[in-house]
Amino acid sequence: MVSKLQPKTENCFVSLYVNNKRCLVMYNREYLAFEPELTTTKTLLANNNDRVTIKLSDMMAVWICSCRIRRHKQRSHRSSIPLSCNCIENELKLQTQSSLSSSSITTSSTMVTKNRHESMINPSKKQPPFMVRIYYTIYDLPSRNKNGGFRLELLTLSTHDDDQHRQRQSSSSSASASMTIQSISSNNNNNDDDDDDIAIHRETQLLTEIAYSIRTKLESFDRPKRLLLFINPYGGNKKGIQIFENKIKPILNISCIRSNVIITEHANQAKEILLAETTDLNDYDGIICIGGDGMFGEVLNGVLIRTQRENQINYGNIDAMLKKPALKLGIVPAGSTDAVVYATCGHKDPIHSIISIVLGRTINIDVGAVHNRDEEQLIRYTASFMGYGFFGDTIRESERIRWMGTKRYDWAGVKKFLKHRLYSGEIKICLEPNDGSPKDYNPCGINCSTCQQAGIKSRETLSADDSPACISIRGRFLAINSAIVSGRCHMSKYGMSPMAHVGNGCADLILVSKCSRFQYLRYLFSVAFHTKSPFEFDFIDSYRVREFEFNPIVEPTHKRKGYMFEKSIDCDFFDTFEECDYGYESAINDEINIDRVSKNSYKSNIQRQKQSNRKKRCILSSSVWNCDGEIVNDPAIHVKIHCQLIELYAPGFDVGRLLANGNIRQ
Ligand SMILES: Nc1ncnc2c1ncn2[C@@H]1O[C@H](COP(=O)(O)OP(=O)(O)OP(=O)(O)O)[C@@H](O)[C@H]1O
Repeated sequence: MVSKLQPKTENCFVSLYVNNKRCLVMYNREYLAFEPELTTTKTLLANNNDRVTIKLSDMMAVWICSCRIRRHKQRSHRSSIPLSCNCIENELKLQTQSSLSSSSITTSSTMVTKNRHESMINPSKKQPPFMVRIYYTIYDLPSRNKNGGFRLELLTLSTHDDDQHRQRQSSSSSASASMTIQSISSNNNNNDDDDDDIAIHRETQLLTEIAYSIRTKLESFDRPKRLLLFINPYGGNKKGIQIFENKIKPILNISCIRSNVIITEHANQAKEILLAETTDLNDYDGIICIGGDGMFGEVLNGVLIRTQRENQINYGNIDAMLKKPALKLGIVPAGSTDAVVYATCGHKDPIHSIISIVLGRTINIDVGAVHNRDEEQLIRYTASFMGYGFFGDTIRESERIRWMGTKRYDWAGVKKFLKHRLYSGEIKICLEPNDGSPKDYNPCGINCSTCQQAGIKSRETLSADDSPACISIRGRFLAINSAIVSGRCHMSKYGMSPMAHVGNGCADLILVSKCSRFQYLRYLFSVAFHTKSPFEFDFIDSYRVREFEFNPIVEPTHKRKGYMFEKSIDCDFFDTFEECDYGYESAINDEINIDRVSKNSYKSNIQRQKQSNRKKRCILSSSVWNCDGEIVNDPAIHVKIHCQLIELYAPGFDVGRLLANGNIRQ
């Protein structure tokens, strides 16, 4: 019987004892090896004589294995032989929930015990075959006692089909298993070295009891039990469904997480479903999207708006205190840019993301509320990047050529780079000295102290010292970029603002003013390859802001509503507003002087210039905002950052790994 079972606290290493001997641990070797604590584990695994210990909190699930062991005379012999085992059997039920979507699948898993040589599970003939095969790799060590003690070191379990398994085996033996079980057998009570060994337990009941105990402990952790999943089948390389079937579903099943899967049929469907009153979200612990930043934006907006409505909060008002949703969100990357995943996980790997979800690892991230400047209306919520000018024009162009796939961004970017268009505008920002600057060397990573302090502060009342200073900047800009997260992605080594924090309650605002094409190219290179710090150029200004407002400067006779300049000078943004043109003298020299001029003289001034200079007329038009890869047509906006408004399933950015890739320039 189980004499001592000690999965102590969440932070302790797993030490399970049967008759005072450790007997069984299980974890995801391939992917958890990315975690810093387990880097050494990977090394240990290479050495047959070493033991592997892992944190209980790193365990995804417990499976039961009972084994017949074949002894090998040869020392340190390795073989791959199938053994009888107990395994998880999955039940898949097809449920059509017309209220949600026509393609809604519910999966559930139950643990059963069966003795088989190899277990293949094909839950339903109607479903595409989902197989779980179990493979064992045995490291047979020399027996150390007369009674023929033996030790079973490693059992590898693969959730892939035969071909995939063989491919993985041949490509890299260390990466052959997606799951690893260590089971130590052989007992030699007379041998002092054998402290960690145990007697082999063939009795299923005993192992069931052990597994049950571990599972009970794991269930007490704050991990999701039921998830709502949205898949965008058209995001990125259109591999959303494939990623779900091949990588996500098996891990959800292993971890006994029930999921409701909705494959979207059109843009905005996820948001509509989340906002529909008929959709009951109470059953879920979290909402996961399989897609890119745009798809995550849909889910984010749906969940946030729903939460505010349920709590009768007037979210149209920019100053409203927003309520944090109870539901946690998660992203499995299947888009083109996936900037939020890069910033919160460190890389773009669907399996790594789903493991964070399964283990219930979360971080709190900031959200920007984008409001219409004139009408006090919410336009949308954003969690990563906003860009006006160059990036606004690029996204507008790229949407027209979506058929080009992910290459569309490169093509549109080159086109807009050659145009090299300047846009006039006035930006009003709030600066708080304690927030620091985007230029400060302070990378945001796992357990980031800056974000932790900001989280505590945002819950407390702000003191008088915290009241921000507000300034106004007018000029002509090639681009105005706002980064809530660093913006790191496959196109940019460290992102637009490498030191941006995911939860400091601020956005990094980067203003690119007038410069030559060559200079701008150098700047874009520095963002993409980090050849030098992107903030070193004299035409770049950067600010860390909690709030900002932008008004384009366009001709007052412009037909479209809300873009007339006289509205923007009648500003009510902050009472304590200081006007400031610093750093922009050269840029505003040929700018129309609009300060405190009468409406008529301003009009005639503009018209004079319009007739005399065609180029200037171009300057006086406006761009659009690129908001998380989506177009916001209204250029006059007000953005407020809400500190840590969302709890996201993610492990946090491993700064150590980032620094190992090369220095981030200050
Ligand atoms: N079934 C669908 N058909 C067409 N569009 C969809 C569908 N489902 C979602 N969308 C929309 O597709 C847009 C882009 O999706 P997504 O963000 O997943 O991919 P992406 O744009 O390639 O990646 P990224 O945003 O990371 O660059 C989203 O704005 C979303 O609203």
